[in-house]
Amino acid sequence: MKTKRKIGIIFGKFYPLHCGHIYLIEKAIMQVDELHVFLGCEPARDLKLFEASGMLRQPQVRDRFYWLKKNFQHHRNIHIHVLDESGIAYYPNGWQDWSDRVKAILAKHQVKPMVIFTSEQQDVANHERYFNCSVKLIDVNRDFINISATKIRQNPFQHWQYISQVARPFFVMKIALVGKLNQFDQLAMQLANIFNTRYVTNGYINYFQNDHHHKVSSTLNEADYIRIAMLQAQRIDDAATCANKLLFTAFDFETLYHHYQRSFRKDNQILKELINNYPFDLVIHSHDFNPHESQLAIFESVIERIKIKLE
Ligand SMILES: NC(=O)c1ccc[n+]([C@@H]2O[C@H](COP(=O)([O-])OP(=O)(O)OC[C@H]3O[C@@H](n4cnc5c(N)ncnc54)[C@H](O)[C@@H]3O)[C@@H](O)[C@H]2O)c1
Repeated sequence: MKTKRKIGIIFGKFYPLHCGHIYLIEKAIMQVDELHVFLGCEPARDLKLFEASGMLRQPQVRDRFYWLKKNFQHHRNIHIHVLDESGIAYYPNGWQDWSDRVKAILAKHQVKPMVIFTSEQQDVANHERYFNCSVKLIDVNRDFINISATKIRQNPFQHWQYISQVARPFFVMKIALVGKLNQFDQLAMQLANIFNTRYVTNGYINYFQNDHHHKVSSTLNEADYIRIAMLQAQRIDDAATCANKLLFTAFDFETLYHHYQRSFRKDNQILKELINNYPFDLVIHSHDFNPHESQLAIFESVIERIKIKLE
């Protein structure tokens, strides 16, 4: 057993990871040699929390694990463990079973904790009782970073500044304006400007203009389609890392796939996967509008739709 090193533990759902959690963990690691962070998950409870939330999609355990891993990658002495809480009575009822499950993980890693860090005063007595170690309270009143994951789940956009940088791309609302190429491309750019965020260039147009000057749309082969899609996926990922709540583009994978099917009269698994893996939260088609509608009317109507989504 590793007994000499001072070992601390922290529990949480990190649903999602926010600056208050980060403060707790960064402050804890200053006081120990090694910190073990337990990511508590329970599928039915987590789904229920999602259903009651204002989040557009449900963060999975792998997302929450990744946020913790990535956020603390510069600390070699922080270890993240997934704690499956299935079958245990929900907090605050299952302390015996729950602490046994934690202890099993600690034993597997030959870890003997000396201190538990938390901001939950009401848990101190049970932590001391079930883990037989000291408890350090950090910012019980949450004066320094006044946020909770519950508040963020209710409305991620309202509390954007508290969501961890690494978790933000997950919450970015992706908006595609699809249709008359140049008109909607211009609109996507204008909207990104207004909402102070990122625009992702239309990968289809871009392919001819920048990536492959010699190509014209009629000479695209199957590999070109895959390349366009992959380049677009990469650009979306890059833009999402620094987008401010929203991300605009005039391109969606669904439309590219329809073009592909029309040209080659078959399915394509890669394009299908990209459609599933890059869902847009709002897709606005030019055919949603009356062809005689003015540019200004379309502009105003799109802004209204986005405002509703942001509320
Ligand atoms: N079944 C049981 O008996 C039992 C008992 C205890 C704990 N648990 C589990 O432990 C986990 C605890 O999750 P949670 O909801 O407390 O996690 P959480 O993700 O909301 O918070 C994680 C930690 O960060 C702290 N924190 C949150 N906001 C903060 C802020 N603004 N500033 C500073 N610190 C802040 C919390 O006090 C907590 O210590 C859950 O998975 C729960 O099921 C279960």
